[in-house]
Amino acid sequence: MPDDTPLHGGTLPAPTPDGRVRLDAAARTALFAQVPGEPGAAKPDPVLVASGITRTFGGLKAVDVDHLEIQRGCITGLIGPNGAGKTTLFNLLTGFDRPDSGTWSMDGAPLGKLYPHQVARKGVVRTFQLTKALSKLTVLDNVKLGATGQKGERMLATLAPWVWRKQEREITERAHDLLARFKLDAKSDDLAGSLSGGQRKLLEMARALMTDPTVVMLDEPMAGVNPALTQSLLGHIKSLRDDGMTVVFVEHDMDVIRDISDWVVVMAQGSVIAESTPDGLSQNDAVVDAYLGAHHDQALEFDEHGRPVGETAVLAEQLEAAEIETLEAGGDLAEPDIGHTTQHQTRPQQGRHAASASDDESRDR
Ligand SMILES: Nc1ncnc2c1ncn2[C@@H]1O[C@H](COP(=O)(O)OP(=O)(O)OP(=O)(O)O)[C@@H](O)[C@H]1O
Repeated sequence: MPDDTPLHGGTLPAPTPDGRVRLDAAARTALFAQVPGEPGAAKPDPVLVASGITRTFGGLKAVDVDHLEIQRGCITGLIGPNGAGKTTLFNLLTGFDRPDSGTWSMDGAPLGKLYPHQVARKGVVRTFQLTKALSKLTVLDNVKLGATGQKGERMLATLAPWVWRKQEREITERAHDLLARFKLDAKSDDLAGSLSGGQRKLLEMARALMTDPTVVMLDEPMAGVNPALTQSLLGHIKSLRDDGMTVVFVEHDMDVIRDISDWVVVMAQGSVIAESTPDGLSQNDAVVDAYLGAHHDQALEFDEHGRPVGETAVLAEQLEAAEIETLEAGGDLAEPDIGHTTQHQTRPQQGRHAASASDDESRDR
């Protein structure tokens, strides 16, 4: 664990053993004041470091990131036009897809070749553009699913039921605490299908926090959220940072980006084309050319209640059907069938339970 890091006008506190650090607004401003606004810029205390990551679909290079560092204890906004590669990069960093090349690590520990649940256990979790709430399960059960992949869970249930029961009790308690944090406790016994779009986003965040993560990656957390709930959702995202977690989030709305980001990474055509403080974005020519000046459509469509409509509704249904099939077959939602599918969360996945590996075991590509 690094000691306190010298920082312009003071020192950057050393992280806790779980990789978290609480920084006030002044510390975050001072911290980024010394970071050059250029792609691949080194950060004073990066928690995630990625290098040479490429992912090609057919002839299309969806991701081609030379170098990226994510500063600990801060909110990094990831922006870019539709198709820039933001979601694919999230998928790669969290083990839901495999790159053609590249390495990335959290606090020096390599994360490549790991399954999503192994990446989560290392401290990096993510949410999805289209929420993955299972509508026919209760809100509480959905949150408890975030703990799937607990070490030795299935073996414990068979061989040592008393140990398993204790773990189950702890999981339930933690799920209740998280539901209270996100003000969903009154709904814990309701079916997840009855929640609004914004509540589903909160549910997904609660589920992601079940593993007590260091880094939380949120893919378009505001998509489909009723404007009335936007401020409260933003407050919840800031509260993750206030607890010392590192947040990376994809967002299209520049007002949201300016409101909560400490640092912004801009992608276009698979690459990081700029990095900047939120205030510096409009002065960055590359950003203006590639993003702010470019016309782009929202990829997903929602009604005024935050429910997916049109093509988005069809995709959401297919995604849920595939997940129910996975669960019914005894599979783990955190284990994608890498190698058989190219995981992209807006495309329904089939038979992801087919993948298997022993706990904490890396696998070959
Ligand atoms: N599984 C896949 N199979 C084929 N092409 C894919 C797949 N996943 C992503 N792509 C393509 O890779 C490119 C990057 O897509 P990606 O979804 O990562 O972009 P994005 O920046 O997240 O876009 P958006 O803002 O619309 O969500 C796009 O051209 C997309 O069509």
